[in-house]
Amino acid sequence: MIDGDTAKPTYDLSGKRVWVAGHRGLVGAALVRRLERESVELLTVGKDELDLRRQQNVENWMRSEKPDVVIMAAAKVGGIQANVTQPADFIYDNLVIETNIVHGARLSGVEKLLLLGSTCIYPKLAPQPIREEFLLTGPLEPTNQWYAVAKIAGIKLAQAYRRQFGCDFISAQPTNLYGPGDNFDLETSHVLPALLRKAHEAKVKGAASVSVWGSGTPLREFLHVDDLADALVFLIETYSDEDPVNVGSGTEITIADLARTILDVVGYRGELVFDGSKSDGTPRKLVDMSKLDAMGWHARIGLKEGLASTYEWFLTASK
Ligand SMILES: NC(=O)C1=CN([C@@H]2O[C@H](COP(=O)(O)OP(=O)(O)OC[C@H]3O[C@@H](n4cnc5c(N)ncnc54)[C@H](OP(=O)(O)O)[C@@H]3O)[C@@H](O)[C@H]2O)C=CC1
Ligand SMILES: C[C@H]1O[C@H](OP(=O)(O)OP(=O)(O)OC[C@H]2O[C@@H](n3cnc4c(=O)[nH]c(N)nc43)[C@H](O)[C@@H]2O)[C@@H](O)[C@@H](O)C1=O
Repeated sequence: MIDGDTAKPTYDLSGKRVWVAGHRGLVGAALVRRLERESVELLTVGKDELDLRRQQNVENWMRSEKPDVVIMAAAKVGGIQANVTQPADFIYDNLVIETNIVHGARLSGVEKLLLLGSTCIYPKLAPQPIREEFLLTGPLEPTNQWYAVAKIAGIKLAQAYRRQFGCDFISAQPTNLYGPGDNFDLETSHVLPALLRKAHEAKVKGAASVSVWGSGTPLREFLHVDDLADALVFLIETYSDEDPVNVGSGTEITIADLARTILDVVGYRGELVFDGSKSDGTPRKLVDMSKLDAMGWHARIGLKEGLASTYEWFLTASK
């Protein structure tokens, strides 16, 4: 949602060739939905046709398709358990994908590039709410350090190409996301889709309880992916600087309260059982939204409303 007193557009998207890398993912699909409202020419290519870890193929594709704008929503992504069990994939895939696209963008003359980081780039015990300048001021959360290091490298790549070559490359740091098209695999997903699915299956089977990993005390901030897509289009049109920009909803919730809200949305009346053998991860990560607030953008979709529509989507998709 954009205020009346908003930052003025400095980049006009009309008529531009916009490549959404990772268009089948949670964020990529939301960007495609959002960009369908703009007069742009959308470019997409699946992993089956172009593996973004292959440098020469990426450069060739970008030179031949000549995108004006690139939004980097392609990455190796997963919840806490996937990050712990696949550290090599998380650091390697993300470093290589970012390097190939950022370098390819310079070679093919891309006008504007938006790289997506994550709030896990910030120190595990950063003061809250987390301001953008807290980057690299303390140790990372161990469960996702591999992914965070790759994401920090991506931010630095964008900054370096801006400084050395004058490329208009920017980066945004989204908080924990959810929405239609999320990953509902219980081993690799984030907490919100995992608990929606667990609650739904417990309801269908008449099970007595749902398992919640960890203590339930960690705090997380959740943003609906359609809000994120709107913020990203806003940033492309209005922001041109090397400093990263946080994108959050401004509200946080404990995992235990999230689980209770989900049970309510799903209509399941069983118990929550906390599994202390699973890691809590970072205790709290609420981002400071002063920067985007001052530019006039705010999230619109409340958690309860977003959970209800995501559950509807899940029910339809799993038929
Ligand atoms: N989800 C979240 O909570 C958060 C996400 N982010 C960031 O947002 C961005 C998008 O994440 P999200 O949409 O959730 O992730 P998804 O896993 O839903 O989507 C990732 C996309 O990247 C594509 N992809 C992965 N590897 C390759 C590859 N080697 N070659 C080509 N395509 C590839 C996938 O293709 P395919 O579908 O074919 O596998 C998929 O379309 C990422 O940069 C992520 O770090 C940041 C903060 C939170
Ligand atoms: C977006 C962000 O996402 C990840 O960081 P995370 O926020 O720690 O991830 P998460 O969503 O998996 O867990 C959040 C909390 O929830 C608890 N939890 C309870 N029950 C389940 C459960 O059933 N599944 C999962 N996955 N978590 C559960 C879990 O134990 C933890 O305390 C990284 O990928 C990181 O790199 C990143 O960028």
